[in-house]
Amino acid sequence: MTASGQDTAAWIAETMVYSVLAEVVSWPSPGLVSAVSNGCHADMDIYTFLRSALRIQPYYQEAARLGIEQSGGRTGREDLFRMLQKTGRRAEADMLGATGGVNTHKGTIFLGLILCAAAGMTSQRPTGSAEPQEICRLAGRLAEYPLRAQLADILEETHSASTGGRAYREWGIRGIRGEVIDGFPSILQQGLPALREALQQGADLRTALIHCLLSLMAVVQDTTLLNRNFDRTRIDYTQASALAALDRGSLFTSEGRAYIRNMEEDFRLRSLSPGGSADLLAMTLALHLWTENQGEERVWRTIPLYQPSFATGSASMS
Ligand SMILES: CC(C)(COP(=O)(O)OP(=O)(O)OC[C@H]1O[C@@H](n2cnc3c(N)ncnc32)[C@H](O[C@H]2O[C@H](COP(=O)(O)OP(=O)(O)OP(=O)(O)O)[C@@H](O)[C@H]2O)[C@@H]1O)[C@@H](O)C(=O)NCCC(=O)NCCS
Ligand SMILES: Nc1ncnc2[nH]cnc12
Repeated sequence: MTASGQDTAAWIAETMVYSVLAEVVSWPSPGLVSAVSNGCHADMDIYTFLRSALRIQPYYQEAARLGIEQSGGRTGREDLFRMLQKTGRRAEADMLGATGGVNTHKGTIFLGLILCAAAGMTSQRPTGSAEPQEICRLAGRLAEYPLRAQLADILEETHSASTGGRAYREWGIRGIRGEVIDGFPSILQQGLPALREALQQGADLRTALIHCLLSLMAVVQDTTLLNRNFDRTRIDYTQASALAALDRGSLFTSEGRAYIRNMEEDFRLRSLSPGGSADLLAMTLALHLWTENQGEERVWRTIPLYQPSFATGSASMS
């Protein structure tokens, strides 16, 4: 691989880990771990996530490198997915080693590896640029057939080792696999527009990320919510709560902020942790950073410096 290819793989991975870290530090995030709360989790805190995120960076770089090599015709798509699965299993084992056996980023690993590979594939195009839609479409095509086969296998099982597998067999809820097979509709139709609109209106990054999280929670079929109580109304309740927060102005109005504060306590008491939406928030930010400034000379190596609102003196959104 050329030096520029190695640089690009490193930048793709660095952006993904920055996005995974930005997700977990952001607050208020009902039910989730953040820099100021453990949400409804007794077995992990912000430091667990920091260790885990840094441990998986090399695997994101490996995935981006594999994508770059595939774009050069040296690997078939089916071979690429199989290699990514092996990378993912190694990353999961390393994550569990870093966290003492706690599942912090299983979904983040799965989604991040596929998207880093797709970003690598598009980065080698002559134009050097790609839209989020193109990266997500490629990622979906890369994983579609193996994931459809996994879902078919799950239907044949008498019992499923995972919550997501059980949700699919009992209710047809496809969870993380459906999100990938369909080309990340929650990100493209909800998360990314919400993030970019908030940033364009001058919101600081933390505010824009939480607004994006709520926009994702309102639509995502998040099977993480079923881990502690296999009751599908927990998904409906989470979606309705997020929608109500958005209807009250999200973080941009005092009513919306008060509602979100109540959500934090409510989700803690109900043990509702929307970990899947948190994963998709990190993926949304990575896609935004990989593809913003389209049309200008792409600078793959610079993460834009977001000025916190207090630094620029700009009033918070009213
Ligand atoms: C394809 C797999 C990843 C599927 O995994 P599996 O079948 O084992 O489990 P699922 O229950 O289907 O979901 C796995 C995680 O995916 C996240 N998730 C769930 N729904 C969605 C969704 N609609 N969109 C996106 N992501 C979704 C979620 O992960 C996050 O939550 C976890 C932390 O929350 P928490 O409540 O703490 O969970 P626990 O600790 O388990 O519960 P408690 O102990 O606290 O009560 C964390 O993982 C977040 O990331 C789901 O948990 C898998 O089969 C696979 O193939 N993996 C390896 C292969 C791989 O990585 N390949 C690379 C690319 S091919
Ligand atoms: N901030 C977070 N809290 C709990 N689970 C998560 N999974 C991914 N991000 C998370």
